[in-house]
Amino acid sequence: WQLKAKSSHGPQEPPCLPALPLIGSLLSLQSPCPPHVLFKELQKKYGETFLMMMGSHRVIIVNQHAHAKEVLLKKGKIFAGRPRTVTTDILTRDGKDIAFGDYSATWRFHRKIVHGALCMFGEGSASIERIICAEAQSLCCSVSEAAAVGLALDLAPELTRAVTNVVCSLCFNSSYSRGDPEFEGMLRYSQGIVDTVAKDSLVDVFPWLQVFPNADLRLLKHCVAIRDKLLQKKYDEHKADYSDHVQRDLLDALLRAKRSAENNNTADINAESVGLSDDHLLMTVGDIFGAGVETTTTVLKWAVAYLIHHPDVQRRIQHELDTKIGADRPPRLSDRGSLPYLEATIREVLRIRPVAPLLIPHVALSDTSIGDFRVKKGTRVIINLWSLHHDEKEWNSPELFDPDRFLDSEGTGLTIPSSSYLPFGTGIRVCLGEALAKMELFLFLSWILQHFTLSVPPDHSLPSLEGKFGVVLQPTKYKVKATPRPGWWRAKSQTC
Ligand code: HEM
Repeated sequence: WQLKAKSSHGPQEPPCLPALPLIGSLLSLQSPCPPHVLFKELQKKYGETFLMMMGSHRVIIVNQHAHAKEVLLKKGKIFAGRPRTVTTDILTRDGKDIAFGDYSATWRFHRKIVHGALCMFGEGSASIERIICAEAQSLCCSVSEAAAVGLALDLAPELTRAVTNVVCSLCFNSSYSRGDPEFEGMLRYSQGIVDTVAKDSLVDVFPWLQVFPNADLRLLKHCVAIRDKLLQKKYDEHKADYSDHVQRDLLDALLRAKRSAENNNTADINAESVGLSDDHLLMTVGDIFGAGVETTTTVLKWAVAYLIHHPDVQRRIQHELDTKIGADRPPRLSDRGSLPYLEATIREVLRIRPVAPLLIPHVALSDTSIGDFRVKKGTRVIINLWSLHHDEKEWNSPELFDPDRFLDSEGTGLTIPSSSYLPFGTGIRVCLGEALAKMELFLFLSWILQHFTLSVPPDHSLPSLEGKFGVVLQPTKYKVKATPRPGWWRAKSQTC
């Protein structure tokens, strides 16, 4: 009967959570669990793809990979929209960035320029390797100072500094030393933004609530104002000594693209049609900071937490490092191919604790469908990566941390054992920094593990693996004991 109904009436509405006027499905979402875990639970009752109402917005939750790929790849262009929300509009001057900007000619042009610039300063050149290694070296020196006096260490601030400096070098050709007031200010405002933006807070669901005093919105506006002042300063400095002949960094590349669009030199596009304003350039750089720092730092923090829980995994990576690299030189990007177990461990960390468990919401730009379900134009679509990465049909014991699942049967080559694995998304909106992030994860972790063994400090408990959900899924604070490894002393003379 169902089949008959489908063929006579076309695609069906997805099953919908109970919804009331005005508040929508809010009552079904009351739960102590974070949203990605709740959505995974709700699929038992409503099916893998279901609909809910957030205020007046229709939101489809996708919990399985075939539908996820249909949204992201097969119908990527149709689902390439982003929702406008109160908090992201404040952050991005009404969507003039890449991550939260809606799909348009301007957006496409921006993504193309930034992608090109990232390739030039990232994958395509040795300079990014030099930048990351310099930060890895500085990180190892700081850790070794603390280790020498037997301190229990919170690695988070040093990891954040290292990753922020990589992004600073990339965007502005500059970096910060520890304690720099500008840098400390940047950390403070970043935290304020992370704490307040895009958390599906009530004002994003019910925009009219903005008329009431709201402490989160006040904090967000304050932090964005500080960020904008800093970005404007860097932008003015770059404009002042810009030359068409030298491209020092991403900001130069953006300026050059803007100028050439204004002079109508670009073959396929002109400034009028793409509207490449100063705001767009500033927000794009803000995006790279926003999307590039918190994510990568968080993965590093998860990796260290899991390595402390699994000393056997740590020993196996160190054995691989000792046999393939030794202690006389630090790891290089060209070693990636010969360290499969480390790469498999990084993949497993990205699977078991995806930092963006719900990706960024997508929006259907026209009436369409997902599988047999009808999707109306304007519907928001949330891909629940958490469900994909913990799907029992796709992964053996998904809750188990097991890097071996990413190695082939000989244990020497890398594989991806299920298509239910999308830590960086895929398609038109795939993460722009995937290649950069992978380089950073590899170099930072290999440097750290070549030099130190990480464990729980005496009188401390193991890090919690549960996580705290905000813009990204973060581990709660924990401390580590870093023991210098034999051989580190030989390498030390070359590093600190
Ligand atoms: C391990 C670190 C990272 C992870 C796991 C990660 C993951 C993701 C994910 C899941 C998305 C959303 C895809 C979607 O909505 O379909 C995304 C978007 C994005 N990421 Fe990353 N990311 C990481 C690091 C970075 C870095 C280092 C940069 C910058 C250089 C970056 C820049 C972006 C941008 C600009 C977007 C928006 C793309 C768009 O909307 O078109 N990310 N990332």
